Amino acid sequence: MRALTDLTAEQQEAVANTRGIVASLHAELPRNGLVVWTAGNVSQRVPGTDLFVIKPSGVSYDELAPDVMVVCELDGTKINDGTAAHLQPSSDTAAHAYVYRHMPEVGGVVHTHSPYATAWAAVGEPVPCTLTMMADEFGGPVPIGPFALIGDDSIGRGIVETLRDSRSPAVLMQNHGPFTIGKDARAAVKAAVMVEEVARTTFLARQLGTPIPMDQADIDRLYDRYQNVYGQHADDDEQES
Ligand SMILES: O=C(CO)[C@@H](O)[C@H](O)COP(=O)(O)O
Repeated sequence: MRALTDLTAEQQEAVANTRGIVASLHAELPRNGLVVWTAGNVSQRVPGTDLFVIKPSGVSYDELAPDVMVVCELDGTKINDGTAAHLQPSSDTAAHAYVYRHMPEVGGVVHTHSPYATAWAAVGEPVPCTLTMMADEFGGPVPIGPFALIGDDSIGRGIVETLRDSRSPAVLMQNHGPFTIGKDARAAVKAAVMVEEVARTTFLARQLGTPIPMDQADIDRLYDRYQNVYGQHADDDEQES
């Protein structure tokens, strides 16, 4: 089994930084009302290595400090990372690992059971794109992934098959709940917050009437603006100086 001490000093520093990031992002899940008890997880690749960091399974969010974050190989096995031997990685580790192995552009993965997104997963219906915020963030509907049992590659396969050719960073795994991806864990947490928000507002709209479909050309324009123009761009400063 590989050990943390087998890594270079630079790689060990990257592991320590990633553990800090992943630990603090877990606090965003209860803070944003996305999880109850211990039901959700965040992971991130460790830059400059073929490892990722994920929370230990079934541990209270209050106890998720950097030093209990588990370090895993891309096949999902825990390395000798300095944590207690009994500290098992999240039960969704195989799904996260599968995504990292098959989507090299993905640097962070999140899973929650946030209530509105999970309700759409329970009925197996994609969230239709009827809000500008959805066009911005998801570039279309939030898709449904196949039903898959926890414990092997099935969930990961379903996530990858659904998201590989989609603009959406979120998939609602049927009868289970949302999994989100991003360039890093922060982006995947943002997608988890956003998917719950649009699942909730679309549900509310359905109580008032029939949400109005949007033209694909408008969805495309909104998506392009949000992805490429919205917000701050550090690169602009570099070009000006
Ligand atoms: O969906 C499931 C179990 O069905 C999991 O997401 C758990 O709810 C959280 O598990 P750990 O990450 O604590 O193992």
